[in-house]
Amino acid sequence: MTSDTQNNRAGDQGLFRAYLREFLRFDPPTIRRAALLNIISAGMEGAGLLMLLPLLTLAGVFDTEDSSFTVAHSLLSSLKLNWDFETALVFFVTLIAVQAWLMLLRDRVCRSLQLRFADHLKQRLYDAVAHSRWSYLTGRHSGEILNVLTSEVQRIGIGTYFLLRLSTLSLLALAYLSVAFRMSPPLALLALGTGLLLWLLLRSTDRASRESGILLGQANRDLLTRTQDFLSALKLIKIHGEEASHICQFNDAVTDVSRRFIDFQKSWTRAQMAYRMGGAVALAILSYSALTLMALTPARLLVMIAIFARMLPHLSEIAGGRQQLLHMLPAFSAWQNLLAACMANRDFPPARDEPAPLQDRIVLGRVAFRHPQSHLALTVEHLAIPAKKTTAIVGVSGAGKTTLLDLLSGLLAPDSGTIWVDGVALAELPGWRKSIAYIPQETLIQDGTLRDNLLWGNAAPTDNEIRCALEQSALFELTEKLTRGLDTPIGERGVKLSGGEKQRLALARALLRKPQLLILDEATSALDGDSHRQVLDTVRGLHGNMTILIVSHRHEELAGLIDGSVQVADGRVEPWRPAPGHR
Ligand SMILES: Nc1ncnc2c1ncn2[C@@H]1O[C@H](COP(=O)(O)OP(=O)(O)OP(=O)(O)O)[C@@H](O)[C@H]1O
Repeated sequence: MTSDTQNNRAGDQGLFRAYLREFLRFDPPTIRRAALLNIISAGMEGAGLLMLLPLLTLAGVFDTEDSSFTVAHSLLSSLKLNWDFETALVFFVTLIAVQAWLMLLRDRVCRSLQLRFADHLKQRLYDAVAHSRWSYLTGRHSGEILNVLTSEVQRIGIGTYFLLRLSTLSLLALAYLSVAFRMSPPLALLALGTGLLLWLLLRSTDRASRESGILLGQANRDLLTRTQDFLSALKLIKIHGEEASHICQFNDAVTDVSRRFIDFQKSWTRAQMAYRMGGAVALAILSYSALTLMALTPARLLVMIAIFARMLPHLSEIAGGRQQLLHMLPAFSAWQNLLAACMANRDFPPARDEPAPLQDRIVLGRVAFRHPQSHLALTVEHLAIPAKKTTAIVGVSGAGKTTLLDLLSGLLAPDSGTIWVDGVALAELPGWRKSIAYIPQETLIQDGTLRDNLLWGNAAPTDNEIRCALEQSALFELTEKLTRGLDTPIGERGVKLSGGEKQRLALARALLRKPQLLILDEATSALDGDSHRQVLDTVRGLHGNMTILIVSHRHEELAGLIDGSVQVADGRVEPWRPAPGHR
């Protein structure tokens, strides 16, 4: 065995143990119930086989005093029934009906376990992603996260189905083997040895299963990231007439996923075929040995053949299930790695319900921050932003303005230095983000109605508050003109609204939060003169009610609106300066 193979096996075993731990911790009472149902149904299957002979004897098919059957005989006799052929048949049907009912219960419990476990993995990861640091999340493609949350977790769910199936099949095989041992220990040992030999021979498929699991994960990720990029750039793709090349790339990605899947199916069906063929040969050898070398009675031989004929398909299913588990382990590894990375990059504690007030000022002292792999380091020696004033953040493109805003909002944590809000360090202020409303250049509009968008992120505002926010953001007239008013659908990403309407909707939503700090990051850059002025008029109307930070390239239009400004140049942040005419 090469050291590579040994390492892979050790890796698989470690991964499998981690997966099993995760599964066993998930819902121990239901897992125990599934295990109990499994054990009882396997026990009944064994009992059914053990009673086959006495029943046939009682029915007059055989005449045997074989000691192996005395247990079953005495059990049947203790039922104090008048055993004839008809009673034997009724007994058999009842036994199978009870067993079928138990299997139904077991399958329901197992299916529900499988689905709920997959949901649990999704929810854990979603929670971890939601609480990860922004700086970490910006380094990952959302398609990659989506792939783990959907395809990979689905594959883990399928693997879990096979795990549960494997435990059922293993218990059944154990039940068959124990009956076989009772009939003929040497023959049972021979069967066990043949099964182990087959299993060892077919272990060579392990590597193929694992590798095809890895490749399928990569192909799925590629498909999802491409699809996401395509959908987000759809407008541009259509304007540039690039549909054909994107269709081609998509088709390649889809074909790649299918090919990976078919590759695994091929190796799986090949192994299944080898097992069945090996099983048939084993059955022939066993029957031959039983008849010639071990001189088994016809009664025993019949039971042994019945046992092996039922056990061999189970063995091939066990081997197939094992392959499916190996194929699934890379998906679990992807889930585990993403979860671990998110946990290692855990954000501040989640925001509490109460927003933090801002009455005096925000101060940054000796703050330094650098994005991973970025050439630019943001440095702030000392900056004090007064509360309830409107401040412009100015600087050329790439100077670091958005980075400064992200530090102020707590989205990014400084590498060194401290940010204080009214004298409290930001890291000690979990309610801070509840106090902020942020409007970026590319505002986020949800698919749904105007009302849905206004309510998004806001706890049940009153009709009066909604009307007030709409008036403040110059959107009230528009909603009055619409026949369905606030219940008008605005399409995915607000495609049925103009750019100006979208920004004003974002502004109204921001105002409903009643923020202490309102941040407008190039929120008006893409707007025409009128829309731009309307938004600025709203900001003017808010002056003195809250602290406002505004980044805009149209500095001249900010005159008369701002109380002061902060210059950012090449990552260096200058102190706050009052605007001409202000103190
Ligand atoms: N997530 C990120 N990862 C790595 N580098 C980043 C990231 N975000 C920004 N940067 C880098 O930091 C620098 C400052 O970016 P920032 O967005 O703060 O500039 P800006 O002044 O807001 O620019 P603009 O006016 O063009 O929006 C950029 O040069 C960019 O390369």
